[in-house]
Amino acid sequence: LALLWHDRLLKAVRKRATRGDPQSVISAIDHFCRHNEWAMNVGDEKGSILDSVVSEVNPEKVLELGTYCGYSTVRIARLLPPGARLITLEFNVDYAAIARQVIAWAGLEDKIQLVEGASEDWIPRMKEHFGIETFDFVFLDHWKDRYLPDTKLMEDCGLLRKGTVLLADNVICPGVPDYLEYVRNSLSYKSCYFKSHLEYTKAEDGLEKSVFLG
Ligand SMILES: C[C@H](C[C@H]1O[C@@H](n2cnc3c(N)ncnc32)[C@H](O)[C@@H]1O)NC(=O)c1cc(-c2ccc(F)cc2)cc(O)c1O
Ligand SMILES: [Mg+2]
Repeated sequence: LALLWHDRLLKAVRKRATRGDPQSVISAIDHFCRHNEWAMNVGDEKGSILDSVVSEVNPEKVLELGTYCGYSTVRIARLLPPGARLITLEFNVDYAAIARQVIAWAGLEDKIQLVEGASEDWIPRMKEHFGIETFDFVFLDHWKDRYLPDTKLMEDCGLLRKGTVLLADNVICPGVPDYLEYVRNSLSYKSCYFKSHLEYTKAEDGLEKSVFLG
């Protein structure tokens, strides 16, 4: 059933969005999720906070944990300067297949590398497999109990540099208490909270922005 639903999402994108126009893909997904069927995309409200942080950082090297249908992948990639690269990890093959088509419709394939696999398996391989030394910006939006272990793993793999910005979705709903406690109390991070709402609802949620201090 989930696959059928995602096919309907893709049809809505193809019907409403203009190929090669990322903004129209974003609007089509938001319209579908608000008026047809809710989905766990970061959404338009938190999405505009994501946009402002990405624009401020203007990153060359981006990592996204949890692609899902590719909505935030497109939101981020559309703002990247020429030559910048986004690597996004998704371990659910069905979601990855949907995301590839959403990314293609937006015309952003050449900025995005979608890797099918688990973050814990791929984070240690970023250097040797992708030639990435450090990331400038990381968007955390995968299983909420993976935010903290994967952040520690990125530290241990030397993938964070002085000034790297981590932006975490869902810090209130579903919530990531252990991650929040860590980034807010660690001397290695400067953290701040952007209050918002759970995508397409009135429930509170928010994004936590944490700058790695090295
Ligand atoms: C976790 C999901 C997002 C995706 O992440 C992939 N994934 C996972 N762990 C890994 C990994 N370790 N490596 C690679 N990919 C990985 C998965 O397959 C999903 O496609 N996101 C959520 O569950 C999520 C849930 C809600 C939500 C809020 C209120 C409710 F009542 C119900 C749901 C809101 C959100 O905004 C979310 O983001
Ligand atoms: Mg999320």
